[in-house]
Amino acid sequence: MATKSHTVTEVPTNDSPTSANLAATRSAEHKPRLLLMGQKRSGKSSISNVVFHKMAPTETLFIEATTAIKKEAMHSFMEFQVWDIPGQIDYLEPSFDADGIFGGVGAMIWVLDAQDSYLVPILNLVETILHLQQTYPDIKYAVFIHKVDSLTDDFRLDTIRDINQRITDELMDAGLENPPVSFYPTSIFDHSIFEAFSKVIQVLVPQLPTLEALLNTVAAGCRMEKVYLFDVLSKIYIASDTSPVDMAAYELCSDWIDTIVDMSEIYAYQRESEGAGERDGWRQSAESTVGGVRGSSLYLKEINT
Ligand SMILES: Nc1nc2c(ncn2[C@@H]2O[C@H](COP(=O)(O)OP(=O)(O)OP(=O)(O)O)[C@@H](O)[C@H]2O)c(=O)[nH]1
Repeated sequence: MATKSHTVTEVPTNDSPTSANLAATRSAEHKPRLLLMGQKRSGKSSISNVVFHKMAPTETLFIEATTAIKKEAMHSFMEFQVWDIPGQIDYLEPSFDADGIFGGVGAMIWVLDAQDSYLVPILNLVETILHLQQTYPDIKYAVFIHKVDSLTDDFRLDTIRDINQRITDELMDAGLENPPVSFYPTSIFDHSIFEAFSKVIQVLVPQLPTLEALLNTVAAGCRMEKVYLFDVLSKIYIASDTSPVDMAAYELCSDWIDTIVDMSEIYAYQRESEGAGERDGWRQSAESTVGGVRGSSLYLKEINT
């Protein structure tokens, strides 16, 4: 696992996008960008808060509507930004500085509330993709079919299939062959949101094939069933070896990271670095092995970048 930190800034939406606000921040915005978009109340801020700020899912009930574009700068193996775009912004309006928002975007996550009527949001999404494809053909799209926890098992599968089919059909009817869209059923009440976010982030990691090859070597060399490279705070995994992802193993690792981080905060001590010339430096890095957890053994090693 790897440590990271993040910072948050806000841009009021009532400012013109050509205003000093955007101009001032633009120089620092060459990092790959990930947009969170969707209808009002679809769950964008909840996702951002649960994944990046460890907010308890039940606390999201009290989140107020977002009125400003919220920017999170993530510092990890790679640096990237997550922008939460308020549902009420009309970004297709001609006066809107689209380049300030969409230029440099690596991936867009469209959050679709699966427990609400989704026909209009689907049309909005399709319109947005078609509009952006002309100018920014490299953007990848991920649809989070969100709040699936509130659907019954049967209804959930039907809903996921229906949404997937409608969006794909609409895009193909509009002439977009092989639309660059992937679909993820998500909920903030389980690990699905972390798993989905991991997959989207991985699209932005240029070193992914190298990392996967290295993790394959670790898995083979240490006879490990599955190896993940996690971001500690968000519990997003940046890469894993190329064997199929096992959701149960991912959840186990994710819960174990939580436990270790909590215990480290209480009991960790500072160790003097053993490296020559680093005697004055201090190094903190967690390491843990545990056996017999649902028939598995877990090994965790923190890497500081
Ligand atoms: N059942 C369920 N409710 C969720 C989930 N995610 C978010 N919610 C709820 O959805 C409501 C709206 O969430 P927000 O995060 O404020 O939505 P938003 O998209 O940021 O809304 P705007 O700021 O208006 O754009 C809140 O009451 C959340 O508790 C989920 O996975 N399942």
